[in-house]
Amino acid sequence: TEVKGPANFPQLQNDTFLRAARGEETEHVPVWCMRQAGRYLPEFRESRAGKDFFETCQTPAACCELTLQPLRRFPFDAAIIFSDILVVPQAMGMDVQMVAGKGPTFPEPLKEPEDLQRLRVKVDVGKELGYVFKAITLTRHKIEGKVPLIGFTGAPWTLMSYMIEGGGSNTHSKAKRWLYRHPEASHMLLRMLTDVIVEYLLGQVAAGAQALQVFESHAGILGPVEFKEFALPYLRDIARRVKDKLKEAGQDVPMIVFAKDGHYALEDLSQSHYEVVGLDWTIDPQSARERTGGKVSLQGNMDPCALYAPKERISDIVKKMLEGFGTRAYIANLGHGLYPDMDPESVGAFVEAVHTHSRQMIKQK
Ligand SMILES: Cc1c2[nH]c(c1CCC(=O)O)Cc1[nH]c(c(CCC(=O)O)c1C)Cc1[nH]c(c(CCC(=O)O)c1C)Cc1[nH]c(c(C)c1CCC(=O)O)C2
Repeated sequence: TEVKGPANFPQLQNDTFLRAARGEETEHVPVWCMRQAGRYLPEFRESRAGKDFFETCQTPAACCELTLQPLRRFPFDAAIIFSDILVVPQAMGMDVQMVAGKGPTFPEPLKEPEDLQRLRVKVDVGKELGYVFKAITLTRHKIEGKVPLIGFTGAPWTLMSYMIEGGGSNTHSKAKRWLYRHPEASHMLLRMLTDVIVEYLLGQVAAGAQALQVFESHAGILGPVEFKEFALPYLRDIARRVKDKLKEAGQDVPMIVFAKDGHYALEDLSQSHYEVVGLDWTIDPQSARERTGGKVSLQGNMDPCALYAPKERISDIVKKMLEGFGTRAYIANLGHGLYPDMDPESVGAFVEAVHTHSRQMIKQK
């Protein structure tokens, strides 16, 4: 079979997500869900059954199929490539396994600054992560222009915390110990990650990604002071460098920053060269608008657990959320990813409520 390259992609038919990211008028508020390709879908569980998680990530055809599955069920306005943030530490030379019932696990996490020597000095991103680029190119063709395809990465601090903790953690005390005890080694690691991430994101755009989301999932474990020193500068550096390079090539790809539980940093995040700031559910929509002063588009932020409510209730919650954010410069989403026990029908109700209510609100303007 013919393998198509990253050119001559099908014409985009639904650009509401991209227009909303740029703050332009739309006919309805665009909507997608974090983890929309996930275990809440029976067809996802069937495709993934008996297969190693990271092997699946390394198989472009499987990534493509998993990315497309939610689009067959729901009229989402964007797709996000199936992959994982932990492919970046793997590319830097670390072993990461997905252990059932436990989540991602590093058999040999970084313990002391000397361990940085175990990481590849110069990462050949095209070689180590070329499988992600192939998955993006294939998916962008197979999506047939229905909706834009989002690429993504973990942010430096979030990846650093995984590389030191070796997996999930409540306190993240091993990783935070580095910040307080080894600040210079911490900055060195964060810089190394930033360099790889910049190349990785540019590679994703070259492969066909039409927007980029940076996941700072562990922002909430830091306070404002530590965030300003160890997270924000790198988030800004990533956006600045990616945008400068894209500009040289005459390209313009909206970027989203999602700092989970980083409400204390909202003002700073809205002035960090990202077009869109993603929000978790702990921030009230109206105050998020006020605090970001119309500088950026906002994305979020319904509590994923609201999907456990009956359909009519979901519709009411969505309506309030839309009234809080307004319909302009807004992308509806959940405040974090979908959980495996969620009912696909509730996800459908969420998407429909966003489209129906927002169409009505926009017409009445
Ligand atoms: C922290 C993080 C990870 N991975 C990711 C983050 C950032 C977002 C967040 O804050 O949740 C990002 C991610 N991971 C996955 C996607 C795919 C795209 C999508 O959102 O649909 C995305 C965007 C697939 C996945 N990544 C994972 C799954 C589920 C496991 C599977 O399919 O076997 C999926 C669909 C595994 C994963 N990978 C990771 C965790 C914590 C887990 C869950 C482990 C568990 O619950 O057992 C690390």
